[in-house]
Amino acid sequence: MPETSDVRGWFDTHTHRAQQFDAAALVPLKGDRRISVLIPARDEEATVGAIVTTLRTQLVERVPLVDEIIVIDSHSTDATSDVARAAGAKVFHVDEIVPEVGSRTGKGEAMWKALAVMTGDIGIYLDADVQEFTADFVVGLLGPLLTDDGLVFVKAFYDRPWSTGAARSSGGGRVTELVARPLILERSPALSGFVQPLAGECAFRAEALRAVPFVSDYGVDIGLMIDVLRDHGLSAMAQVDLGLRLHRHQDLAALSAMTQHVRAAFDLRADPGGPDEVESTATLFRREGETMQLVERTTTTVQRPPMDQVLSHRR
Ligand SMILES: O=c1ccn([C@@H]2O[C@H](COP(=O)(O)OP(=O)(O)O)[C@@H](O)[C@H]2O)c(=O)[nH]1
Ligand SMILES: O=C(O)[C@@H](COP(=O)(O)O)O[C@H]1O[C@H](CO)[C@@H](O)[C@H](O)[C@H]1O
Repeated sequence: MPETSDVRGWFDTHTHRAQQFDAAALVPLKGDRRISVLIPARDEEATVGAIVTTLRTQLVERVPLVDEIIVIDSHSTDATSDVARAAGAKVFHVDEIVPEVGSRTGKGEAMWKALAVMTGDIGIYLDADVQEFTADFVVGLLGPLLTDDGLVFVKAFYDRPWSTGAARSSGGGRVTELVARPLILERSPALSGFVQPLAGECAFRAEALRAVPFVSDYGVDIGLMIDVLRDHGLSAMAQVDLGLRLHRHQDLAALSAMTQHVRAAFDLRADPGGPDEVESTATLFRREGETMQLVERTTTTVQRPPMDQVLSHRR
């Protein structure tokens, strides 16, 4: 188990603030590298358009920091694709990317398939449900990666109040606080300095993430952290304070399933040579009419192989 001082040392030297960085000042640091923003989106018609418009106007047109904005439609049932395309994003449906490997549901699947269509050397994942999105999310994530060649992965963190308005108490990030962070202390303590280990926003060097498996659902975020730590070490990872994030909060049933995926990701990624799927069963209670029913929910969490293996088979 790493010494707390090791984590403390990492925290003190590898924690940044978005305000440290300026979009225009980062452009010359790109060199000949291309930067792709990748947004997995399922039923996000209400928010994805504003996010893409902000990115396009501020970080493509006004300051040429971002080279492409890609939205991966993850089996949306609303107008996510049309809204994203109208705002200026390249839109791909998850089923149309590397169709030879089939298609699964889930956030991790959308993020994994984005690696097959991005043309950038550097990628940034963003969630599509963030309200009050600003370009600082991307500038802050890119800052450490463009100013320190020793980094391969930068994770976001922020205050996650439960609601907007004056009473912006904390309260968001329930799976993070109640499940992920205790599991990290128990099973991957080197990661215990990350404030938001499940944050959907991160920046990365493309070759680093094309070399690791992707857990296909909500376990993807912690799964990537575990693999990047193993492949590159903590010193190649950093985090950046983006200030405040307001987003849609899921109901407890959805969070309960998310918890099973996050727990399964630790099992899947703890043993790189192990199985590619883990099944977990939870007992739930559901009121049906006048009576309470006891039901069991079995969740199967699977992982996809490194994308560079899939792409090499195409050559
Ligand atoms: O099957 C899915 C589930 C989620 N998402 C996207 O992944 C991001 C984070 O998901 P969600 O908001 O559900 O997670 P939360 O932030 O509520 O934990 C959002 O952009 C979702 O649209 C996705 O692409 N496919
Ligand atoms: O942090 C969490 O507990 C969950 C749910 O957040 P809320 O309790 O709904 O604010 O959200 C995070 O985890 C998900 C699973 O990894 C990610 O997909 C989300 O992007 C991240 O916000």
